[in-house]
Amino acid sequence: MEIVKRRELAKMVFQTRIKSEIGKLKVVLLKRPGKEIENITPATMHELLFDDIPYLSEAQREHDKFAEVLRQNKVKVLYLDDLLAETLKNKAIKNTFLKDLITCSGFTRGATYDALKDYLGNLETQNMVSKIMEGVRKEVFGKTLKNLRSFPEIDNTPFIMAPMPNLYFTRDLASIIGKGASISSMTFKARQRETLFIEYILKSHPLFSNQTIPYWHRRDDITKIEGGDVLVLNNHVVAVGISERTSVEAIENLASNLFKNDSGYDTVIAIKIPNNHAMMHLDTVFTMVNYDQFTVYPDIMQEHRKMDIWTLHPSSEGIEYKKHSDLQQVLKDCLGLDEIDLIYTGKGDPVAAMREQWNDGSNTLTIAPGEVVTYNRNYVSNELLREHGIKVHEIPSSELSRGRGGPRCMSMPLLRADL
Ligand SMILES: NC(=O)NCCC[C@H](N)C(=O)O
Repeated sequence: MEIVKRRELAKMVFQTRIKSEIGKLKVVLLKRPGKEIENITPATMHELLFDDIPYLSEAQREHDKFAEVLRQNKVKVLYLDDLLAETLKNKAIKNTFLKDLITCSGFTRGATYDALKDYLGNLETQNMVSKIMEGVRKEVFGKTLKNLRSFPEIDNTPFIMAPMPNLYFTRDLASIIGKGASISSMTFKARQRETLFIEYILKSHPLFSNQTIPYWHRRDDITKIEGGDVLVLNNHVVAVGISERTSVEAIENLASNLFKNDSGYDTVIAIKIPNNHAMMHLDTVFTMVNYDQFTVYPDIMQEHRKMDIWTLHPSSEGIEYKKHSDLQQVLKDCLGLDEIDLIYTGKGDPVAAMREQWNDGSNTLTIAPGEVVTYNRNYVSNELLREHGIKVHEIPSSELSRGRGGPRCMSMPLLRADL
């Protein structure tokens, strides 16, 4: 794993800046799968939002290949756990962080709170970060911790603090929009603590030094929004999924924050998608791969390729809403283009489409206009992307895909070249 050297970091201080989904990717945030993956059990996998248990060493090999492909394409790869550990080197910040984390884990005070604070606070910082991510077992406290939860009749799970196996899907923690950020308010308990990490990094890591404008902050708004639902199409248009994880109220609140904060964003396209685990975010069924080209999973469309879509614009009364049903037409109008090329997952074969969407065949990470990273297992959709002129870098995917996310989900772009 690459450790970013301090001196190198100092030279790199930049303002986060994402003005499209496709501009040349310069800096990205990843999380290499760690021991947290091995702390998924058959009993907990569904509440932890997994459908299977990945084989860790193979998942790491695949993830390292992903990072290598990015580096070969001149992308600076940063790691979430390294940045968090660097942020927490400051003792006061570490102390506040631990209070927040333990509270978010459900312990507001008392013996368990004290024991966790003491145990984690006494670990070396990088080790503490790993322990927090992988979960803390009850056994580390032996018989010293007296609380009701220690009785097996109340709770027979081995963990006092649950693991966070979804961390390798860094996309969902926040979305950089223009020069600002939307720090997600996650729907499921399994993922709610993850956003604390990015909150602390953006606020206090020397690389970012609190420069990122908060268009959304997990502490200020309880409506639900996740990064996988947010697509920054250009310097004034954002698409957001109405999904299992992002509510219409959150979309309205985000739109009004963008419109009133001089963000440059004047259009939000709200796209309704089905509510199920394989399609939990907009980017599992729709991604932008070039100025005028998008991947789409055909089953999100109704008869005659109709969909439920709304555009939101600022108006003197607040927000103006318009209802639409034709995705292609909405994209043409909002992006000012004459043609839009929709590239359908599975190349017209309904079985290949379902199979490949399940393994994130629609979920591409665009690293430059017309150039994407995808999972190798989705060979039908990859072939179609190539037929449409897209340059495709394939990465191995037998274990990573078991978490139900692909290359876009596994990456949080922090800096892209403007178009
Ligand atoms: N953007 C994404 O679609 N991320 C994939 C998240 C998968 C994870 N197991 C979850 O259910 O949250």
